[in-house]
Amino acid sequence: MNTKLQFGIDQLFKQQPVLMNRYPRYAAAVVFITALLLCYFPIKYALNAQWMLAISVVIIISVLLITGVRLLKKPLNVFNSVLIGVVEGMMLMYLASSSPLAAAIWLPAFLVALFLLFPFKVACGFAFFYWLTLSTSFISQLDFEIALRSTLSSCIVMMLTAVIVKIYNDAIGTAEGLATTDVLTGALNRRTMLNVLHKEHERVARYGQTCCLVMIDLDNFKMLNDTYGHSSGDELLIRFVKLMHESIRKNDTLFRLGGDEFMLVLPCLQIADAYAFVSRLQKIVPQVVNYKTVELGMSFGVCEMSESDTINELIHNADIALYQNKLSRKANTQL
Ligand SMILES: Nc1nc2c(ncn2[C@@H]2O[C@H](COP(=O)(O)OP(=O)(O)OP(=O)(O)O)[C@@H](O)[C@H]2O)c(=O)[nH]1
Repeated sequence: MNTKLQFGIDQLFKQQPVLMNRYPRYAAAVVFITALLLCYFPIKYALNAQWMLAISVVIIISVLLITGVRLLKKPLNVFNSVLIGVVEGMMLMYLASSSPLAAAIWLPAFLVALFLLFPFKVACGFAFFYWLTLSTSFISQLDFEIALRSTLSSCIVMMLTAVIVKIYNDAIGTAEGLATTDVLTGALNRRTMLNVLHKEHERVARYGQTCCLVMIDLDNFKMLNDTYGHSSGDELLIRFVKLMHESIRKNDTLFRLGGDEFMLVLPCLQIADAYAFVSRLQKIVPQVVNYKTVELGMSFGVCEMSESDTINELIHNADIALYQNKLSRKANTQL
């Protein structure tokens, strides 16, 4: 698949918490109960020799059972979610052409399921498409009043679900932002760094790739705070983070460890390249991040991730390298 398209899909699915993937056990329970409720229909259709209808409901039940089992094992990936949505939707459309009343009864539940299964924008698109198509089919086949009532009630269900899911997504997004990000600078926090480092460590161990850690400490920050006040210090921290974000690559990550200490994680970079990159940054920082007479300096320590080191050892190695860099800069009276 086109990598840009793949990236876009990944981002779309990453951005929004999908209810099913957050509470897979509850979702699985709902899916199993729905499958159980539907079991009545194939028997009824088979007894009336409506074989195609019976088969289509059996397919719906099978898809639901597979979904339930998958949910109990692990969250659904993009492909499975789309597959389930499309198969269920097509079956419901078939049902609408042969037994519109049954389809009208199940439409609200299907619309709700779409919001459980997909990220918000995708769910809105899918839900609106199915609602419009099926409603048109009901109006042409059912008694006008029944069709209108069914169409309107499905519409209300769809809109209410959209509102509830939007509120839920926003609340989760805010909570996640607070839990993972430093409020002042917008850089990711130490907790998130530990998660990222564990993942990087696994990647390095499995694929033999490289990853460098750069610990950064701003110079004489206390003096700046004492001379010009805490708010000036805050402003410089924000400008420093902005500069860093402008300078690093897309897959590099900056974390604020606390106070004036930061960590850069640079995947797929050799230590010599990481060193050269941060040395360049070190020269740029005082030119860009300054306040009145104070030009902010930064000291840094680089270390390369290795399979044998634990995460704590890696952080410790970066800390030692930083300490040495700070000492040598102080000795050279740059500070
Ligand atoms: N403005 C501001 N200051 C902070 C914040 N967090 C910590 N600090 C201050 O940052 C300073 C960091 O102190 P140090 O790292 O010990 O001091 P330093 O002057 O940078 O010393 P060297 O690293 O040896 O150059 C302390 O004075 C903290 O109070 C913050 O969010 N905003």
